[in-house]
Amino acid sequence: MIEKENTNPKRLLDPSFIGEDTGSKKLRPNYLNEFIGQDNIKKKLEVAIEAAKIRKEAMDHVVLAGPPGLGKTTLAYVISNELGANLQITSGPVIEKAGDLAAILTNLENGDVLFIDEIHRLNRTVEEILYSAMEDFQLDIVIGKGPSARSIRIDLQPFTLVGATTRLGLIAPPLRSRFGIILEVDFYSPKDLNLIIKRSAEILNIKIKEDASLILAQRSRGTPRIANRLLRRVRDFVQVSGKNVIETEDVDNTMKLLEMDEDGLDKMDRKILKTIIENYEGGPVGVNALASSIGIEPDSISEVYEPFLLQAGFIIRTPRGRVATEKAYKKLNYTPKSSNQNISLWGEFNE
Ligand SMILES: Nc1ncnc2c1ncn2[C@@H]1O[C@H](COP(=O)(O)OP(=O)(O)OP(=O)(O)O)[C@@H](O)[C@H]1O
Ligand SMILES: [Mg+2]
Repeated sequence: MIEKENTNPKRLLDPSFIGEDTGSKKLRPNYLNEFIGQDNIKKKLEVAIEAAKIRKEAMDHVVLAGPPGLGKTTLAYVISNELGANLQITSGPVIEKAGDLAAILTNLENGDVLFIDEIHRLNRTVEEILYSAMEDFQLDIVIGKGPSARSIRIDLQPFTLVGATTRLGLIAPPLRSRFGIILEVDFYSPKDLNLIIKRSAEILNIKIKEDASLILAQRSRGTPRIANRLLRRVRDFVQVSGKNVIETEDVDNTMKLLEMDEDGLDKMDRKILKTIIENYEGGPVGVNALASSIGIEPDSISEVYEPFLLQAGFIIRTPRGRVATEKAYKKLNYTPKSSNQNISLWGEFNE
């Protein structure tokens, strides 16, 4: 029987669940100098923004790619704030018809930033409208049907498209090639997360000891959204017990309550690793088989859980599927598979 457990998208550690973020807009950095980490991205943006300002032109189109909760939407706000431009926000699945996008584009003013979240989920006919809009700031629309159909061209105001995606590989090449700047947002180091937590604590008006903040940072799966969410949970915990400073034991107790371990893995992460090890002898296992064994959607494995498990070295991806690493075996107290595991993987790559 397929076990349906913990599939609630509101899972505390699910970096793709943003419900709680909406109430804490104040934690979101507004300008580049408040945005912590991702130095490479900041440098590239700084140059692009400066150049656009000097030329008094719209900035190059940007695509921001990376796992949920790492700051893509935040960067879209930062870009528009730095440019002093209006920001229009929409998302791929919301734009159903070409006409919907045409309406959005014709309403843009000179220099506006248009943010399309989940841009890999635009449908084909809508996407094609974007090509000439991005390239020449022109809209080619066909009016009417059959022999009387005619194509008209509408000039648009120069604008900057900022697209965000959790799946860069799913953006079709013609669209991808029209972005001047492709930025891949990466997981944050504990050091950067520590700074983010301290900044958020200050905004939330709670004190946190340095060692407590560091532990929290280590358990936040490299993800600011999770760091902020955990901080708020620990804050609840501390304030309920009548204190006003977060100490390491408060972090520990909260983590225990949330069934999170010292690597930031929760029940679902451990279940994924356990399933690979127990049901598939450590893998390789395809994402669909794995998802159905666990009873969750394949997409939530590949978009929500897997990126961190890969980054933290608990699984690796091979052409034939996911493989649990020695680190995963040790974590769950299984005896690691023989050391020729790696050798057989190379075999697969060469096939
Ligand atoms: N570099 C950063 N410095 C400080 N806080 C950050 C940073 N990046 C993200 N955050 C915080 O993390 C939260 C989540 O970021 P954001 O909503 O931008 O993620 P996202 O990449 O758009 O996620 P999704 O793919 O789910 O849309 C923000 O509300 C913000 O408070
Ligand atoms: Mg977002």
